[in-house]
Amino acid sequence: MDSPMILVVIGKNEVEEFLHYKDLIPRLEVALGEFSKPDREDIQPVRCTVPLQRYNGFLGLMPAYLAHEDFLCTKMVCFYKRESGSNLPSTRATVLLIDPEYGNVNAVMDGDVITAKRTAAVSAISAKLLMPAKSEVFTILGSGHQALSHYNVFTETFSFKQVRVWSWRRESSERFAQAALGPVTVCESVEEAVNGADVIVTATRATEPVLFGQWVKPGAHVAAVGACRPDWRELDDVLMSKAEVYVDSREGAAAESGEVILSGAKVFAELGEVLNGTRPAQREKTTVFKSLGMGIQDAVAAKLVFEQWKRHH
Ligand SMILES: NC(=O)C1=CN([C@@H]2O[C@H](COP(=O)(O)OP(=O)(O)OC[C@H]3O[C@@H](n4cnc5c(N)ncnc54)[C@H](O)[C@@H]3O)[C@@H](O)[C@H]2O)C=CC1
Ligand SMILES: O=C([O-])C1=[NH+]CCC1
Repeated sequence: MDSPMILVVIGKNEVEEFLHYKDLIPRLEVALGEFSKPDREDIQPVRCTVPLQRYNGFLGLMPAYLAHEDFLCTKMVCFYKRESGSNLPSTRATVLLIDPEYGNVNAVMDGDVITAKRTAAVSAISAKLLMPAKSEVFTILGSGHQALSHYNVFTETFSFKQVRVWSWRRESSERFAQAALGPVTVCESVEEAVNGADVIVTATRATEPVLFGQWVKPGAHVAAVGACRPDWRELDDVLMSKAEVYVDSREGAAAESGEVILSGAKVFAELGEVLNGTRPAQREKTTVFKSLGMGIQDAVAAKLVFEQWKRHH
């Protein structure tokens, strides 16, 4: 017997319309906190990856079950090691909502907007907890999808005096600055872009370090979003050794973060532990938040989208 729901398809525009940072951020904070409790009930295995050698990429499977809310879904995300100048997408994602009792799929949802927004929202949570008290200069490395979602949520949530961007190609940085809702300074080099910056987001496709610790101001906060394989990295050993390292999931970082694995850096805390008050936010120190992405983050976002979709149909 099937569940009473019919299968719905929710495209990119609707996900965009229904997913707002003001709703997403508080729910992600709750979910991250729940995830970091020793007796957690939500279930999320470490991402299972299927190598796509011919295309230099991976299919990542990211199931999650939010036990309290009885909400089950899985994201399927392909991500690739592209040539720096390639116009092909770095990631492509779809989310399936599954009836936990009957086992059938209730909805198929665009996962690109969910991935862009939930990743940026979690970085904003890290900044809220860890950036210096008076943060004036915000730098983004990269000018792609994640760079834009990070720009949007960071400028919506905080007030910076200056926003800077650096990207592999100057034309992309210029396009990014033109598309942004406020003034953005385009920088010629990473060193120039991060000089004196209080908050730095790295959202590039780099697989070798692009951000070097010697350039980072003591006390700055870095949210490192790219480099999601054990042999990929955006940050060098100097930065990883001088910073206090926070992650979304310790288990995920130990399995997938090149920055953590190759530098041998110790993880100080999960963001959820800071939210729960079981580990401190060392705001006065240089901090790195290493983001890898979690199925529960996708589940929180997908649930919000589905709730809104049902209200509108
Ligand atoms: N932590 C997380 O939860 C997530 C991480 N990601 C990762 O974030 C990164 C960015 O993703 P998108 O913005 O969607 O990609 P995108 O393709 O839209 O943008 C990538 C940016 O990196 C730049 N770039 C390319 N090669 C580079 C190199 N060698 N050095 C420096 N910059 C380079 C490009 O010019 C572009 O500005 C990717 O590594 C992706 O896998 C994506 C989704 C979620
Ligand atoms: O969480 C996510 O969706 C991803 N992390 C790395 C690439 C895609």
